[in-house]
Formats: sequence, structure tokens, C-alpha cells
Amino acid sequence: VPCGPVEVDQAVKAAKSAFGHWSKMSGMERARTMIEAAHIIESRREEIAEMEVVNNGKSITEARLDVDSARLCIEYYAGLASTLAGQHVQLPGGSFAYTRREPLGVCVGIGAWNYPFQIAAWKSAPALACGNSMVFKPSPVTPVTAVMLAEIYAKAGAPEGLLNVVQGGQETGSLLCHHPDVAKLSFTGSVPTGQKIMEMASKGVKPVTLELGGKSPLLIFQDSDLENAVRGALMANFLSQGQVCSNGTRVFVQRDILPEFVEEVVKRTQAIEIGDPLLESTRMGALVSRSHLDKVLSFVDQAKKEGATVMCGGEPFVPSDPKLRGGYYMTPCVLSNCTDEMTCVKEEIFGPVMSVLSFETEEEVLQRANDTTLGLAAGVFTRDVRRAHRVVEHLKAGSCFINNYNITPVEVPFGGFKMSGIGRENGQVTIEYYTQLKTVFVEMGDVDSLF
Ligand SMILES: NC(=O)c1ccc[n+]([C@@H]2O[C@H](COP(=O)([O-])OP(=O)(O)OC[C@H]3O[C@@H](n4cnc5c(N)ncnc54)[C@H](O)[C@@H]3O)[C@@H](O)[C@H]2O)c1
Ligand SMILES: C[N+](C)(C)CCCC=O
Repeated sequence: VPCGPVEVDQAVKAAKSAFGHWSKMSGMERARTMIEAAHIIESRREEIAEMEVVNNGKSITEARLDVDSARLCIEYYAGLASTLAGQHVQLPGGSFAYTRREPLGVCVGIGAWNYPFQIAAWKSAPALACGNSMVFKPSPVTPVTAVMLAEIYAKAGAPEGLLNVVQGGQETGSLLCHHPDVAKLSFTGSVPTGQKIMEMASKGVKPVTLELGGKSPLLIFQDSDLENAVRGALMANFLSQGQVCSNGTRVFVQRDILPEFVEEVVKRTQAIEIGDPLLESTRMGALVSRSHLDKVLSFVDQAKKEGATVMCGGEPFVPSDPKLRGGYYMTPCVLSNCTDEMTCVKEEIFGPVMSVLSFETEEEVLQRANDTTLGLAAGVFTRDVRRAHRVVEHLKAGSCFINNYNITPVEVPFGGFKMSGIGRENGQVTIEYYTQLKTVFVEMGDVDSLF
């Protein structure tokens, strides 16, 4: 049963009460609790990762990395908690002003289903480090591991209700967004839902962080190290069964190396081991739901109708193990002969489907790469250092990769340009999205009144 108005109100009240204690603690004190939470995550790594596999369907190898990213994020913001500081500004006559960086209050986090534990950590860690509390709503498709994170903070000594989890879908989310005691909304999910979140936030003039979808380009120039370019293209398309916001699904390859690139990428894609996500050898688990699998497969059908060539994959996959029959598996797909107008090139598929396009010049590929309303990520492979930086300067995307793809160290900001979002997660800058600045003027002389 999804949480309704009563439960949402209880959760916000508990978070408000926790905020009263937590926001008065020093950064060092908050950091101690957060570091303890990180230790607990480390000691329960395997258990959380296994639960994430059950929650989401991704391979255990990837689930472990997600747990590590969550822990590192909490450690990183614990480190920053004691560094929050303002500025001192000298004014005439000995007067001065100073600024204080203050927490916002009760923040709401709403998560997508593709990185359930990691998203809960990427949102709660900076929020808590800054002295806020949080009510978090995971996707109803993956409700489990965010609860584990809340339990871990509690076990680490956080005040009761500091991170509260409520369960439910759209209605529950909307109740949270409209709640008058909520100070900020941090959302990860699709563009249409992000637009609704922003609309709801506008009613209370609440700040938003929006981490939305993408249709990111990956540019592979003929002077690339081909082995690394192929590895990069696989990383850009097939993590988490292709259900990754930042995926570089429009792979532009310079004409001269196209045949060689496609041959190698197809060979490696066909070698990806699909099946039981709990097995060490598995590299691709199950998609998140039957309806999502059907949607991804229908994109492949549409691509065929529009003239793309299926070089491999794009079919339902039935594992030999009888207990896995009925799982939502598919073979990872490489589409070639794609053109810019095709649906597979224009829309976020959110599944293991790579679209390969050919290009001739740098100017041409930049224009085509930027021809989208989205701008989450982009990548370039080249050995020419000047080209790499020139291209990145012109790419309209919030997270750009040179000679790699889809790495997200928690020390660096992550987020989108254009309709891919507002604000950033990770890195030092995120402190600004979870605090407000107070300016204090201090008069040391007499009031110089005009009246
Ligand atoms: N930029 C990023 O960091 C990032 C990360 C992961 C996923 N995503 C994006 O998320 C999408 C896939 O995730 P999804 O299908 O869970 O997205 P979604 O937008 O359908 O749902 C996301 C969350 O919003 C909630 N929600 C839905 N309607 C709501 C409403 N009216 N009010 C409040 N909450 C509401 C859902 O219950 C869920 O918790 C993809 O587009 C992907 O690119 C972005
Ligand atoms: C795949 N990464 C690198 C973990 C990025 C996750 C961010 C959103 O889906």
C-alpha cells in the first residue's frame, strides 16, 4: 500500500524534528555519524549488493560497485561537513559583513529505479552533511535498498527520522513535493516527471535539483586508440543493462575506421555473458520489468523498420537455467547504418541498444552531436590532445569524457545541460544546492539616517 497523506505528513514531521537536532551539531559531529554509516556499508557490502540485485536485476559485480560509490559519496561529504564556511567582508568605518552557509531544512529526495541505493546515497550524503534532514521516496519498482540506507544511518547514531523513507509512486511523490514543511526537492528520473516536479516546486518557490534523462553522443575519431574506443563504447552502452541516464547511445564513428570499429564492438557485445545476475561471471542481468523489456524490444523493431541494420542482439534471451525462465533478459544490441532522424537515435531507449552513426568532419559531428534538447553527457575518443579539448569545449553537455566513458568519481560534479537537468550531484559545488546563504551586516558606528 503506497504511503498516503497521513504517512507522508508523519515522515516530514519526524524529519523536521531530526533537523532540529542535526542542524545544531557541528560539521565534525555530523561527519562522525556519516563516517560510521560508511563503515557499516563497507561491512555489509555483500548483503546490500545482493539485495540490490534482487531489487533491480543488475549483475552482482555492478551492484558491488554501486554500493562502493554510495559509501564513497558518504565519506566524501563527511569530509566536507566541517569545511562549510562563509566569508568576511570589510566595510567602511570598521563595519563589516559576513556570510553564513545554512541548511535548508527538510529536503525531499525522489529516486529512479536504475541505481536505487546509489541514488539514495548521492542525495542524502550532501543533504545531511550540510545539516538538512531528508525524506526519500525510491521508485516503487525498486523499493528495498533505500530502506537499508535509512536503517544504516540510524544505526550509525543519526537522530530518529534524519533519513526517512516513504514508499509509493506518483501520488506519494506529489504529496511530498506539495508539503509545506519541505524546503527543497531533489529528483532523479525522466524529463516529463522532472517537468512536473518543477511545476510543483514553483507553487512553494522551492529550489530543485533535477537529474534527468539523456541521449548522449560519443565521438570516435579515426586517430583514436581503437581498443580503448571499443571499450569506451561498451561502457557507454551496456552498464546496468543499458539503463543508465548518461549512456552514450549515439556512437558517431569517423568513416575510415567504421568497419573495423563495428566488427570489434559486435564481437565484444556478443561475448557479454547474460544470465543469473548473482553469478560472478555474469556481466548483464535482467531489465527492470516485463513492460520495460517490451518497450526496449519495440525500439529495436522500430529501428529495423526505419532502415537500421541489427548487427547483433535485440532479441529476448531465455537463460538455460529453468529457474530464470520468465526473467526480463535480452541480448545487447548494436545497430548500424543509423541516421540522425531515426527514432533509435532521437529517443532515450534506456536499454542495451547502441546506435552507430558515421561522420566525416569534426565540424559536422559537433553540429549533429549537439542537435538534441538533452545534454547530460558526451564523450570523445582521439589521440590528438588539442582536438580533444576543442571538441569538449563545443559539446553542449554537463559531463564530458575524454578517452573514457561513464566513470563518476564522487569528487567531481555530475549533472546535465539543457533538458537533462538543473543543479549538480557530487563534488564540492553540491554543497551550494543543499544550503542557503545568509548575509549579516554588522554596524560598528552610528546609524547614518537620512531622516
Ligand atoms: N540524470 C541522472 O542522474 C539520472 C539517473 C538515473 C535515471 N535518470 C533518468 O530516469 C529515467 C528512468 O527512471 P524512472 O523510469 O524511474 O523515471 P520516472 O520519472 O518515471 O520516475 C522517477 C521517480 O519519480 C516518481 N514520480 C513519478 N511521477 C511523479 C510525480 N508526478 N510526482 C512526484 N514523483 C513522481 C516515481 O515514483 C519515481 O520514484 C530515465 O529517463 C533516466 O535517464 C536520470
Ligand atoms: C553508471 N554510472 C557511472 C554509475 C552513472 C550513474 C548515473 C545515473 O544513471
